[in-house]
Amino acid sequence: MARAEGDNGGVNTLRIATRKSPLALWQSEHVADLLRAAHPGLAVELVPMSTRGDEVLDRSLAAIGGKGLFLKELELAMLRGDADCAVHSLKDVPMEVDAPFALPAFLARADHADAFISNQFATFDALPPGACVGTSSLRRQAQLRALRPDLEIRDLRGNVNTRLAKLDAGEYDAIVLACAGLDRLGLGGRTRARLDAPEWLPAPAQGVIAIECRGDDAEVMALCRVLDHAPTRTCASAERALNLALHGSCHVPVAAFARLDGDMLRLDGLVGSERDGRSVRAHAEGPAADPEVLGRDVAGRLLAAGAGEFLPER
Ligand SMILES: NCc1[nH]cc(CCC(=O)O)c1CC(=O)O
Repeated sequence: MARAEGDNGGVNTLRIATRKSPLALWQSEHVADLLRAAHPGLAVELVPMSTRGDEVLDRSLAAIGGKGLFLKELELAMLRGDADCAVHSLKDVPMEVDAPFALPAFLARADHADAFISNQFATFDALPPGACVGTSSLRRQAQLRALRPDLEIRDLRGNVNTRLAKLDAGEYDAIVLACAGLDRLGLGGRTRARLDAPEWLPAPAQGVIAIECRGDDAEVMALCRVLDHAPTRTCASAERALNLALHGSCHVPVAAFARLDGDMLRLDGLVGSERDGRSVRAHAEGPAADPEVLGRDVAGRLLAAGAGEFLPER
């Protein structure tokens, strides 16, 4: 925390490191507003910075080192003392954050679903044979291939606005994005169809915003923890445990979605082949008190169903 001595004994300012994309800035502003509301008198500032994941757009994320790239610079800023915490889309956060970092808050989940977006077509079913769909997500590609092996899938990277602009320029017949990102940017009207569970599964923790800070910074941990939403943490923990048990990374198409029903949790998982349209699915229910156990249970069921063949050698 930055402490500036003031008349009343000191003013505290919490500095949030954030990427500069419109979605990242929206999410960080949202967290800043929630923190100000939860802690009257607390000043909250954004520290926008660009990360390697944002700068390298010509190669696939997997090729340049995976999703952790979006976090590294923000973590370094916290280690240098230039920021107190960072805000992320939890689906972009590796399954294990390195010490000394911790994730004190998972915000209440927004829409978990993916969105089908097109200017001419209302659903996947309406696409003519051989139509071109844009997505660089291996998870979306795997589910798309299983659904419609005839479609042509082409890479599509960049931030949400860039991807929509490429669709509008006629480079694709349709694209797939997260509903949550569109909604946050006021672009929910672009969603033609929600692709929902259990038929179509999201990325583990899709739609969840997380705060990261140094686990040894008790003051910041306590300030952030008030934004933690227990039901969201339960669901996201099951989904992330499944992904971790499968050595999930963006090199492997893994999807997972957990839903709470009273004291019980239902978890659906999918692992797809990177090469062809094959995929395996599994689901199970378990006590909501043990989300990680359920995540490992469903991961085991996926392996028993043959998912090991799609995973990289260990
Ligand atoms: N991969 C980028 C990313 N990370 C988080 C979101 C959306 C917001 C969320 O899932 O919380 C997006 C955009 C997208 O997948 O369309």
